[in-house]
Amino acid sequence: MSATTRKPRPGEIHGVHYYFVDDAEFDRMIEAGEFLEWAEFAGSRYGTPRQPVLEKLAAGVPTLLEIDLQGARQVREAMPEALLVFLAPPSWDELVRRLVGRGTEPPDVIQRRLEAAEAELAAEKEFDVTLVNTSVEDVVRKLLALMHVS
Ligand SMILES: Nc1nc2c(ncn2[C@@H]2O[C@H](COP(=O)(O)OP(=O)(O)O)[C@@H](O)[C@H]2O)c(=O)[nH]1
Ligand SMILES: Nc1ncnc2c1ncn2[C@@H]1O[C@H](COP(=O)(O)OP(=O)(O)O)[C@@H](O)[C@H]1O
Repeated sequence: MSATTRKPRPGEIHGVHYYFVDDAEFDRMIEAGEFLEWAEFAGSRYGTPRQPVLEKLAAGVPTLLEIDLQGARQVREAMPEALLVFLAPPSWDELVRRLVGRGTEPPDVIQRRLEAAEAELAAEKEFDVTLVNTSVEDVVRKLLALMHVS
């Protein structure tokens, strides 16, 4: 599970959806070398704690990180054997519709997320595989197949 400095959305729970931390705690985790990777995305910081990932991999457990482009680049450096999967929207209009439709971000954050999405779409070719996010069930099935979990 990732740590983030983003504020929880309604219904999001500390320790379930994210470890919601403040800037000082995130700084401490960076200093202590606790992150496998971390990045700033649309005004908040997000990072993957290293230890739980290493423990899972050592135990042979298929391990999925849901991270942004900057994080994917760091993982590629640190773990060249990782499979990088690009989760693409069915279309630009559908991406905008979903993000705006969620109704959880103010306009300035929506703007920053759309700019990030544009940059990420331009980097799709860096990834090993692309999955188009049509239906959740469909994309989850394909993702589990890539992870050799059925
Ligand atoms: N590098 C990195 N990116 C992350 C991490 N956790 C989440 N993200 C990415 O940060 C972005 C925003 O995540 P979030 O605020 O939860 O928004 P949501 O994915 O739209 O619900 C998405 O692109 C996530 O994939 C992490 O631990 N590291
Ligand atoms: N396959 C899908 N079908 C319909 N809505 C989706 C699908 N995937 C994501 N969404 C919705 O789109 C919005 C943004 O999706 P999310 O995965 O959080 O995007 P991102 O991580 O790029 O910000 C959310 O409200 C989410 O529920």
